[in-house]
Amino acid sequence: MLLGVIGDDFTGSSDIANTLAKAGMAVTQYSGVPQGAAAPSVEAGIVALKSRTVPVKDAVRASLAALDWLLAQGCEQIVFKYCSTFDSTPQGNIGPVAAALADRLGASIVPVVPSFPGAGRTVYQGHLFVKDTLLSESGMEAHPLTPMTDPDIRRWLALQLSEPVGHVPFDAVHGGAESIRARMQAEAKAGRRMQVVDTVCDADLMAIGAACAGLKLVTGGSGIAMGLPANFRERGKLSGDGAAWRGNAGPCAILAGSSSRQTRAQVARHAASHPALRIVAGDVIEGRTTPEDVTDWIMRHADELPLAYATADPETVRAVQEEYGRDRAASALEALFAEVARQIVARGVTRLIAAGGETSGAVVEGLGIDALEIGPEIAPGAPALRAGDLTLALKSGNFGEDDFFETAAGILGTGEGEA
Ligand SMILES: Nc1ncnc2c1ncn2[C@@H]1O[C@H](COP(=O)(O)OP(=O)(O)OP(=O)(O)O)[C@@H](O)[C@H]1O
Ligand SMILES: O=C(O)[C@@H](O)C(=O)CO
Repeated sequence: MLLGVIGDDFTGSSDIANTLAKAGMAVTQYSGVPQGAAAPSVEAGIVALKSRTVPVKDAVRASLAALDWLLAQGCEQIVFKYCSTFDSTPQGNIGPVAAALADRLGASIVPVVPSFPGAGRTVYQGHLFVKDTLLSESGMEAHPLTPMTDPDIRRWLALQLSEPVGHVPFDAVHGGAESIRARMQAEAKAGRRMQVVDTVCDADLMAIGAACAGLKLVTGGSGIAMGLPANFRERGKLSGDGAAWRGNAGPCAILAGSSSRQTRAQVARHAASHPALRIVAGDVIEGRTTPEDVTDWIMRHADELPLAYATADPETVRAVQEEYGRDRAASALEALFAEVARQIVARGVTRLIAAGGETSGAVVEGLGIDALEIGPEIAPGAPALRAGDLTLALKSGNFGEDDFFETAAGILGTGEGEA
């Protein structure tokens, strides 16, 4: 294994797996830290954690355990993958995890590159934009778990750290790999190893990737992975073998636990022409809606692409959180989706689509999936996946076009992405 990735959630991990697979690496995504050794053919291994919103010390502990495993597999470079909208709170977890990894690796330069221009996320003058709006006006300011109320990533990251945060500004990035490298070294010399890097387009990511050759630790969204495989290819280290991937016939179901803006649009679109079951959070918490209820409903509609969703508007989510507490609401919904996933797969569902990072993490854990093969891309950041006899799509809350669910169901069935 050449490149090791530590992903802070499941959909984010399949996002970067997709980028690395597209760039020609042999990629496997693991659910948590594997017990044994990786297959020798794996060039990029992704350890998908569920560490984005757990307490800081748990996130650090899990990330260091992932690091130890990846280093034991021979990884030369580590990527810490977090969300392209930098999902975190003022306490963490991005800063403390990055600092712990950097300490363990002895990294003196730690690029911080959340940008993912393909999904509309760019960073300019240290500020993160989602398309043409600042992060803090993009809808992310109302995120149920990690409301992003400040678009200045330098300032947000500094709240999470007890060390200064540096910046590699756009003029340095525009100058290409050498100029980026020079600025990174200057920042490090000034005592700033954590360095937010401006990035407005994919060409910037390729230059940043080249500048990161040989660095022990790189952090960011999946965009940072675009330029990294070339460093290994140049040294003749990649096999170039693409993995074969096939789709599944059989019933397909959709579980949406995300209330992000794009998932809301996808749920509305899908529900207009397919069976859709609205799951009310309070009913789940108080035991009025059980996994068996949802499973029975899905299986009754198994041939019609049924959707079961907890997706709600921000006011509804806020009211539920005020009444029951944020964590109680989240864990009740996640436990429900995990159990429903287990039951519907046991009853014959062969294609499963999950919307939301936490939700997908719960689903994968509920199904006891250890490793995922990466298939064709469904949408930027969302590949088709296979685990044993099941094909899956795990979608980040804000990813995918409005018709994502139908598109995903098609690709999970045929095994072929769009040309
Ligand atoms: N109707 C609701 N009431 C209360 N909480 C909700 C409701 N719908 C979703 N949530 C909570 O919001 C959180 C959404 O997390 P999840 O990661 O699945 O989606 P997301 O944040 O939109 O996706 P991503 O992390 O990929 O951006 C979950 O913890 C879920 O339990
Ligand atoms: O980086 C992204 O935007 C996604 O992979 C993700 O992690 C969203 O939760």
